[in-house]
Amino acid sequence: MSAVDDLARAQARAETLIEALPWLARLSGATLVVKYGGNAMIDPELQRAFAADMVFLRYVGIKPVVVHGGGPQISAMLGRLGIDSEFRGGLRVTTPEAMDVVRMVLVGQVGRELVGLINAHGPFAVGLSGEDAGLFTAVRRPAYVDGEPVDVGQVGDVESVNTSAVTDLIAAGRIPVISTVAPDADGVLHNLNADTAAAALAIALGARKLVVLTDVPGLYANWPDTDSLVSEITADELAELLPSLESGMVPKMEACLRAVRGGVPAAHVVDGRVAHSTLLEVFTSEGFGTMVINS
Ligand SMILES: Nc1ncnc2c1ncn2[C@@H]1O[C@H](COP(=O)(O)OP(=O)(O)O)[C@@H](O)[C@H]1O
Ligand SMILES: CC(=O)N[C@@H](CCC(=O)OP(=O)(O)O)C(=O)O
Repeated sequence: MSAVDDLARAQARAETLIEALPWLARLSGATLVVKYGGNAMIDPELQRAFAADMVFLRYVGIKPVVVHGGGPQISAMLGRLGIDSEFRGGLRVTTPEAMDVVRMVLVGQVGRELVGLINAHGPFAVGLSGEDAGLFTAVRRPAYVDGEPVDVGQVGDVESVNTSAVTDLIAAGRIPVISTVAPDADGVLHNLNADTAAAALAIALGARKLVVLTDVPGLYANWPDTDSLVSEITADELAELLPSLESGMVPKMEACLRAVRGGVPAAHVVDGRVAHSTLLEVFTSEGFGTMVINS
């Protein structure tokens, strides 16, 4: 390795760091809601990288709030227990028996693991579910299949958000890690799609961004044509595209639309299979994934 090569490398490293400066200036003090999808939690190394990113944000004065999914983890546990499970219109049909498993896996397993990974860096993460301090109140929602409403059991939309527990934690310098189950007005527990809950929380917190980590590079306008990756889309354009979308992308893109229409300046769908995808989205100038903005 020549001295000239060493110099060039050092220069490139410095450029990567300085590229973050305008973003640090713009986002310092801002709240970021990061939704970590179950499909993006594919290996322990990536999970550790995700946890490090949250702590990085926290140290540079940005306030991350994690909302996690766990669809594949719930399906695996339901399978082990011999309980049938199916999705309709992107939402899990949730019987009372399945609801017990959803809560057990999201709150007791996936949430705990994320809290542990973040806390490997210091005492930052505190886990909460939608049940804690009235964080979310659910209202039963149908799924839509071919435009028709279909009953999917104990599946909820977010009716109201009480952000006080989350804002208390943020004010104390903590990183809230939120599992998306919530009671309805009668205290009956509901299964919330995590994208939906993340959007509602981002709006209620007045977050600067919603970042959604999944297992594809972003939204494809013409799935599965890999040439159709969308780098930027307005809310109106997305509203037009929504009816043609399928499976998990429906609640995800509905959530991004809801977030930006609810006042969140931008919602991003990024590839959680890329290590440190959150940092790449937040601190680099090159577009990463799909950005939804209000028109
Ligand atoms: N138009 C589309 N663009 C991107 N992904 C799509 C599209 N339509 C369907 N998908 C599927 O949606 C999946 C992501 O949704 P989901 O499985 O619910 O992920 P997560 O666990 O991250 O919420 C992708 O892996 C992909 O298979
Ligand atoms: C109603 C509904 O479908 N709830 C989801 C909750 C978890 C989730 O949203 O997980 P991902 O983000 O990994 O998809 C489920 O039961 O799978």
